[in-house]
Amino acid sequence: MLSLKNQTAPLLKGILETLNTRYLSGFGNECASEDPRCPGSLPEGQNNPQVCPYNLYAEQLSGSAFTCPRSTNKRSWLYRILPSVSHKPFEAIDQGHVTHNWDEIAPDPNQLRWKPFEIPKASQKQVDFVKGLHTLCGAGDIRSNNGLAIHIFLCNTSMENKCIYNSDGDFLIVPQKGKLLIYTEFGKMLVKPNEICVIQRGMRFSIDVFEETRGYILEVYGVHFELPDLGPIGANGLANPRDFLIPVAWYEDRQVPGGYTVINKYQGKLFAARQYFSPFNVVAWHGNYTPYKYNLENFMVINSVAFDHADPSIFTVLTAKSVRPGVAIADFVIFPPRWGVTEKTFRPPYYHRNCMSEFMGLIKGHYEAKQGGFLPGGGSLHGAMTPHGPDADCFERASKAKLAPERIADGTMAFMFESSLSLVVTEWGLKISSCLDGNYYKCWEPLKSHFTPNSKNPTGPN
Ligand SMILES: O=C(O)Cc1cc(O)ccc1O
Ligand SMILES: [Fe+2]
Repeated sequence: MLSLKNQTAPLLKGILETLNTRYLSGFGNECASEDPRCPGSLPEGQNNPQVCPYNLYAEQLSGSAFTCPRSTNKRSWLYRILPSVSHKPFEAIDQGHVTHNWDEIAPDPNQLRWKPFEIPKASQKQVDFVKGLHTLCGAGDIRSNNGLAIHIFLCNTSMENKCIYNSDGDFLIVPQKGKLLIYTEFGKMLVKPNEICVIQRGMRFSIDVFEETRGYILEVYGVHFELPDLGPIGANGLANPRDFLIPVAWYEDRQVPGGYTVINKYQGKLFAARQYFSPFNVVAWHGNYTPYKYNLENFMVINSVAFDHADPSIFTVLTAKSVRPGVAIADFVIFPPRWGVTEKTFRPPYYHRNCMSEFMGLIKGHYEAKQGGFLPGGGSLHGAMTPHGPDADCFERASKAKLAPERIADGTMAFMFESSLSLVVTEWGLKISSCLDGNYYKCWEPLKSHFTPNSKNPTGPN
């Protein structure tokens, strides 16, 4: 007779396999990985043997021009059961709320804030990651590989015999509610809120979710994310390269007689093609062009320990550079828990007008410049030169606070997608989502003049 332990073993094994997903490490490393079921599946000493080990097909995935300098050259070799080209023709499908049309609606220079974006209830409508993609804002030109889009995903169902790849750019995915089990051609990644992952251009992936799930996506066209230079900081700090994790090779040799759907975002439009096998059929791979994930808790925070508020660029996790030195298509910046120790300083973010566009999201907790109104799963956008800063409460409190060392942002994680492009909001963002907070401007209305024309002495804390 089977013991209970034996009966539950396969189930438990499945769960454990999911939770114990293994990884390689190191940002941009040259990696090699074989599914342990097929030892020796990577060809030795060459990329294109006449016949590959285990009779696999060799396929190169190029993430940069062949001729890019070595420092930016990116490609991987995939050894797979069938090549990606085995599929029926692509046909256009319903776009839903995915767009790259930045002229849908007139520009709006106001400070914009959104309440938490609503996740559809699974009991009412089953929505997977692709159906749940909504473009909130963006700018630039998809065809000339210059620009970005910010999407919100709102879903409750796993992608069933369906994967997607993006011909237009890289996806930096920030789950906010619910974990993502991401199947990729390179292996599996489990990405929980407070972790992020990057699925680079062309990589096929499929997402399993376990509850009503929400998150943010920063898509950059034509460039890849890099670690920011550290300058005088030195060789270590901020996001350290070793903390970026890369999946290990994992394949399934699964026939899908009913059809497997490959979705492609191509020049901003969605297309679907049918094939009859799982695309996660890569037995081994090597290269430096891979998906990766990163736990935001590993960010080594650097900040002022004397006086004044440093610019938030000190919190840059990843940057997608433009061709102009120091100017990003988009930066991914976080506001992690840390100590505030500055003396004689107004510690919260300063009042600000910026030539860059600042989109902010909140993974958990609250944001230091706004106690209310900016909630986890919501967002805000301060466009080019749009004034913003601490709300009136925050200003009053911080101007009077005793400046003892204090924990800032404990248990919270806000982030910013900052772009040199002037971001445009979509019709979904301004109207259809109905999450726009029409009262945002009111958080600054109570700000009053403290001007004392006859006395230079500032009124300090009591
Ligand atoms: O809240 C913001 O607008 C983001 C931000 C934070 C900060 O610490 C300094 C400048 C800035 O734009
Ligand atoms: Fe700002």
